[in-house]
Amino acid sequence: MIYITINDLHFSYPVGEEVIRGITLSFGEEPTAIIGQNGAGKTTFVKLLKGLLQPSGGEITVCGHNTKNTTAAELAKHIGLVFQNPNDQIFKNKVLDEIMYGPRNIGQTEMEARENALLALEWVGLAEKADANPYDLSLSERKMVTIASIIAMNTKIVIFDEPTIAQDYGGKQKIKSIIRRLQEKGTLVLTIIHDMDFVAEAFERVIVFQQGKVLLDGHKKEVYAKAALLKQAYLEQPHVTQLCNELGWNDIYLTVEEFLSNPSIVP
Ligand SMILES: Nc1ncnc2c1ncn2[C@@H]1O[C@H](COP(=O)(O)OP(=O)(O)OP(=O)(O)O)[C@@H](O)[C@H]1O
Repeated sequence: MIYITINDLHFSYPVGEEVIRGITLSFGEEPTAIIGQNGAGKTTFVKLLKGLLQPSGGEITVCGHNTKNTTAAELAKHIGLVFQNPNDQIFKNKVLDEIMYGPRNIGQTEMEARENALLALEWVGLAEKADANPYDLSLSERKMVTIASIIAMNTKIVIFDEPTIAQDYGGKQKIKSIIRRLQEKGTLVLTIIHDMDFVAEAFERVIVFQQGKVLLDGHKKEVYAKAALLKQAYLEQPHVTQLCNELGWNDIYLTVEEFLSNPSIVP
């Protein structure tokens, strides 16, 4: 099933050069990471998907809706965005109210919204904090609150902007399992991210943006094999892959688990 189609997308801010310069892509259910150096156009791209910006040229269709003829409020029923900084997203003074706000806004009844919010709180491991003030929580927990508020909306598409920032190992593992659960539910998960190790562990498809264009697009194994092109885009391979290169291995290994599966490694 295809959730998003993008045809020859162009975008310019009122001042400055074109930022998105002819992108054609489609997205099914495969968890997908969008990577690229600062200023490559990633945030602008997801704002276009969310209908927060309108294309200067080309078309975007999200769950059958052309973003040109659809309000951002209508698109919010299909596509949720977890902001990079939770402080930009949170505005209620009680966790449960914060998480119920999005679901209520897209038409869920009070009861549905409460049920979905409580379930989402369990997903993110904050079931005990429903009555807390979000600003009494740690930054990492506040990020989980913002993730829960998008999960509770039950949209077909969830976009994360830098989900692993301010997360320790435990937080990253939790986010990984949330991504997996969303995928199992048939949700398309897209992320903008600079953490290559996390991409290697949690995503399947990787798209590399460079100066508003798609430089690479494919399975993570294919994309991370292209060391020279990644370097050209000022990106690194995952650390394990770099180590394998240094060891002179020919195969591409992306994660510690894959590394340890190599028969030449004796634990
Ligand atoms: N509101 C704006 N007005 C004008 N130019 C902008 C605006 N927002 C972003 N830009 C410019 O658009 C280009 C792409 O920015 P964008 O934030 O989409 O890139 P990015 O890949 O998300 O970068 P980062 O990894 O730093 O978040 C940059 O040159 C940026 O300076």
